[in-house]
Amino acid sequence: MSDKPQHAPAHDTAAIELIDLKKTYKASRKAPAKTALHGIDLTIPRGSIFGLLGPNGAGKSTAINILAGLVNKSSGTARIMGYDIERQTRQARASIGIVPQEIAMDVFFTPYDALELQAGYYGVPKSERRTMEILDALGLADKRDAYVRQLSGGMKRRLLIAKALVHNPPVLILDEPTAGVDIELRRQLWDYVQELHARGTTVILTTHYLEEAEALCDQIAIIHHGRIVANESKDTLLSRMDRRILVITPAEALSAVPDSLSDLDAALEDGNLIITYQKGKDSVTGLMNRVKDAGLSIDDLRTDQPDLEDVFLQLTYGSDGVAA
Ligand SMILES: Nc1ncnc2c1ncn2[C@@H]1O[C@H](COP(=O)(O)OP(=O)(O)OP(=O)(O)O)[C@@H](O)[C@H]1O
Repeated sequence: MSDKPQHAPAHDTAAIELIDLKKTYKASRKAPAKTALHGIDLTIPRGSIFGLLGPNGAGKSTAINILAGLVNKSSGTARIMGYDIERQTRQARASIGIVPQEIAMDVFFTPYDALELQAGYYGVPKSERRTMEILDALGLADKRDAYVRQLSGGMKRRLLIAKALVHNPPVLILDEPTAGVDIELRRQLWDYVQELHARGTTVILTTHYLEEAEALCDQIAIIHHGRIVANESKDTLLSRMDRRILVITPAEALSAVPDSLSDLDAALEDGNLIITYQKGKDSVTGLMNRVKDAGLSIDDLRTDQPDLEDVFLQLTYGSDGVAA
């Protein structure tokens, strides 16, 4: 079979293409059959830092494990850099590096040996190996000969990233890269992810930290109950949220929201009047006038922008705050 990708329009520009991808885990004695992916379509452009978000059990790991060749899809198509994971398995596998969530490593190897072994597994010729360069980039050069069991949790996590990079894959998937790591290490990992991206690697990350997706990702897909419920640029996603919050500190202490403002979505919190409004429907000036008309003078005021967390909750939770 040809090494060249089969023809389809997105191939030249897509790092990952999932077309009507379905996965149903078979029933076992303990559990009924479970459809984790209900035929998802997703194109991840080359050169992006892409966030795959979703609540627990949404299907993120299933999608990643299918790409990694750890889980068999039930139907549909998955391509990595244009290579079909089923028909061009070798090329597809060579195009992707996956940093798993779990730190499960052979503790008797040194970081240097672990990388050399991994390079051997991928068939990287000795002359093309970049073992020291990678260890250096991840701040592990001085630990090259330490036993893995002597490394700190953060160092082990960096070693996992290093292992995923030995074959120089154009696509890197990081599954919850900073879960449970301290802030300093998180920043270091973010810097390194950005550096890899700047060098041309397509980076895909799953994360529970919406702040992480907001800081790093240029495009975001949200998966919920095995379906893609959003897939757009971070900016578009954020601008879709038309809910705004106006926080007013009145000059005089209030004991209740004035009756004349009862038609607004207003509440009193720590002496501040919190008004939630719809951008486009209400204006800050209009609301300030309403507040003044209610006989209040305004001491201070600020508006809060929605963040990714608001968008996420809106898309994955019902308006009553219960998981949809
Ligand atoms: N091997 C399996 N056998 C049966 N069901 C499974 C299996 N793996 C996952 N599932 C189910 O498939 C659904 C999707 O799980 P998946 O692990 O893909 O979600 P996730 O989005 O990665 O969640 P998390 O953020 O918790 O890792 C869940 O309902 C899960 O219980």
